[in-house]
Amino acid sequence: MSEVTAVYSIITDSSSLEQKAEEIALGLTVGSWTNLPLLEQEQLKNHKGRVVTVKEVDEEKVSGKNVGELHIAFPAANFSKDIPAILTTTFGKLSLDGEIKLVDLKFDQDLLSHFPGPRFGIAGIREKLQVFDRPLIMSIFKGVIGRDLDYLLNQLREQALGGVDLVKDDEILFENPLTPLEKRVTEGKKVLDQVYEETGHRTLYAVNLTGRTFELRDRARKARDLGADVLLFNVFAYGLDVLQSLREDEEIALPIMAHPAVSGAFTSSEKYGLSHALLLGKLERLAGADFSLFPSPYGSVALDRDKVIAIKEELIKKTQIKSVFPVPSAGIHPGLVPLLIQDFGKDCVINAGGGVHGHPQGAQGGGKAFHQAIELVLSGTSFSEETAAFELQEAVRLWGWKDVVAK
Ligand SMILES: CSCCC(=O)C(=O)COP(=O)(O)O
Ligand SMILES: [Mg+2]
Repeated sequence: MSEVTAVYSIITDSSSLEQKAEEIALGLTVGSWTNLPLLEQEQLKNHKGRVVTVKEVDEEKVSGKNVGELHIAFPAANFSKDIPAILTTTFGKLSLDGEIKLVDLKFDQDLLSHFPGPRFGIAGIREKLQVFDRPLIMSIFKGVIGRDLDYLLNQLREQALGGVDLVKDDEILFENPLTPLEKRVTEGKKVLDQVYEETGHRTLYAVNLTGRTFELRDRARKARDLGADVLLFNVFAYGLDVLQSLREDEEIALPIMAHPAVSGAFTSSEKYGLSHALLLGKLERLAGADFSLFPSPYGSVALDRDKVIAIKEELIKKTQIKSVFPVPSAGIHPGLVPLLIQDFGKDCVINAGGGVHGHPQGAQGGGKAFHQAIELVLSGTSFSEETAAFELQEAVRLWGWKDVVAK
């Protein structure tokens, strides 16, 4: 019998964790059990939640409360095979019921087969870019709100000339009369083709797909028809199932880059919400993101390193579903490359806005400095004035260089 197993961390007034777990297992499935006549028990047994394990996490109870980790299995017979149904079953009403956090959802093979995963994944994106042996570099448009198309296109050209592999819209750029999506895609493509002719370097552009939910499909199809490379998507402002629908649409069929905007509202508490690894890792992967952005442990919006590593593991671990590019982001500059490569290896996208545009030689210098930093680190060379090229030296003068500390 197929089932999903939910893992919760809980702090409860209940005197018994076992009893609390049983209440959850029944409350979110058949309601009651021991008082049911045997005939009804027989009829409902395939729908009853099952307590798998109960672990007391903290021997010293927090101010008289019980602290634990509960594993509860929910029969797949109870829900349709989609993320909204699974989340509502395992954590619907329960998410409102005190100090409880959904840490993980364990899917069996049968359930997994209902989810598409990324259309391209790491291998497919590398194939598109023909870059196989290093982390990808992405930069972000900055300060383009209220600016006209020429301003945006000039910024795109500067970023591409710096040699970045991808440029993405900022997530806060929505439909607007100055730089509408159609113009960004068509005119942006001309700029990137021109840079390719001049330099031989191909840069892809991730355009922000925005608007009302029911408009997204047509807008995404139009973006594809106009030649868009990648869609940026604010998944958590819409919902994971919207991401999945975009991923599954054969007339869109573009790589999707999932932005973490709004996700902090669901993940940041230690006691409530969902874990980072589940939301930004496992569920984004199942729903079909090709790239997952999240804060790195090192930049301006930092996340604990163990949480970041847990997200990464969910995105890249070997399963029947394609792997997703981890994109550590926010306040990234070239001097952080040693730490990012230590944490992520080659299979990541190093993503920077201010760390590209703020370079003394502008976005071109910023892109080049990232390339030089990656080359230096992958060749095992230490940073010094002798080993680093000019743009990297300039970046390091401004932002510093963080060497990996031997453990
Ligand atoms: C929290 S991940 C978001 C990355 C992003 O969209 C961004 O604008 C980062 O910009 P920065 O100048 O901090 O590189
Ligand atoms: Mg941004």
